[in-house]
Amino acid sequence: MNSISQPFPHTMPEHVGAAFDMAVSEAWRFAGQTAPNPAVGCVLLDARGEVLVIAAHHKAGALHAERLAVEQAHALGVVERIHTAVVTLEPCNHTGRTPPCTEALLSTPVQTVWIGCADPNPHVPGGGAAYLQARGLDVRWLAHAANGGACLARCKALLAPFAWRMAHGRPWITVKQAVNAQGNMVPPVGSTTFTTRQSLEFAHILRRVTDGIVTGTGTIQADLPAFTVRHVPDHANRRRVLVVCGAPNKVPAHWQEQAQARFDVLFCPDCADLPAVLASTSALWVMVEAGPTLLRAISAQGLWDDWLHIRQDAQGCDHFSVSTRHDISPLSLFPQWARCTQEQACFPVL
Ligand SMILES: NC(=O)C1=CN([C@@H]2O[C@H](COP(=O)(O)OP(=O)(O)OC[C@H]3O[C@@H](n4cnc5c(N)ncnc54)[C@H](OP(=O)(O)O)[C@@H]3O)[C@@H](O)[C@H]2O)C=CC1
Ligand SMILES: Nc1c(N[C@@H]2O[C@H](COP(=O)(O)O)[C@@H](O)[C@H]2O)[nH]c(=O)[nH]c1=O
Repeated sequence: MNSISQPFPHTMPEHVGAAFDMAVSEAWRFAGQTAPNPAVGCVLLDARGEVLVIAAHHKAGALHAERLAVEQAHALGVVERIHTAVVTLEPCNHTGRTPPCTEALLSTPVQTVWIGCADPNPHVPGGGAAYLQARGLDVRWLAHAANGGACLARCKALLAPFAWRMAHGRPWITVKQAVNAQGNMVPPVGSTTFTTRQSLEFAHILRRVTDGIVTGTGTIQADLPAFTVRHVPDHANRRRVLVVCGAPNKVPAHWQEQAQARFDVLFCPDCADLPAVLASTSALWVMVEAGPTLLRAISAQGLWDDWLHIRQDAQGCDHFSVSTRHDISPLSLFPQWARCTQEQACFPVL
């Protein structure tokens, strides 16, 4: 990042900030579908700051956000008006499953490129920003903008699961734990849930944006859970990972057969091996839906990145709070969290 020379600090125009927000929101729609690639968004603007195209990377093997944006600009007949590109991640400068995004941008009259985060992937050459600057483009990093902090935080939150996987070799782990007014996690007999409809929808949104689920044999024996995304729209035709902590022989064969139709089911007899088992998958972000026994072990071993608590009060109202071990969390992209204090009831939406 530092190889780029530019005035420091500079100011980000308001319309660029708005474009970053659009790019993050568009990319976030595809979270849960892009692994092993990160979710990335791109917005193209004209010289007056008018939005021409909003695009995102949809899934691995599909066009990267910048290339899709340029294709859409062609389809809309607005290519000649492109002046500024706003991208949440440094444009790639290599040929992988698709050709370099730097070349896609250079095929247009774009003059300025605003970049959120540097590419944390150590396996690709990088250098996209320097390449564009060497070809005469005005390349600007959010990190160098005096007023870019909030936008940069959103870009980092979007990238967090991928960046974590690149740095630590395992997916980002979000634990979801619902507790009733008596401090009990176990639902009433005959039910698998006790939280409100809104909490249920949020749980399913979390299933949608993550790449897989971690559970324990105790939960499977008690609930025979489906772990599917219901109540909210799901991504079409994707296979997720389902890691079962515990002994394979404790899992009923009929449940396993049904689960294997939808998930890549992996067993992890001792959750201490969870990082290695998760590393063997392509997941960027997984959620833990397990009972008190496994959650105790996961907590004791620090095998989590953020922990979502849903606490139901005696009146049946659910209260959300999040503990995060890092300075950034993908959960911060749910718009309501920003206004949510520890003990305030709030309902995150996608
Ligand atoms: N309120 C909520 O948010 C949720 C509630 N639940 C509820 O929880 C209940 C089930 O909870 P529970 O019986 O505790 O089962 P768990 O889901 O916590 O699974 C426990 C199992 O995890 C396995 N395990 C793997 N590694 C470890 C380790 N290092 N330490 C301890 N266990 C390990 C063991 O399997 P093995 O014995 O095979 O070796 C253990 O029996 C159900 O009633 C379910 O409805 C479930 C999910 C969410
Ligand atoms: N009890 C409980 C939860 N429990 C989780 O949901 C699973 C059931 O999933 P499914 O079969 O797909 O409906 C169950 O086994 C457990 O993992 N979740 C919550 O948000 N709130 C709750 O009160």
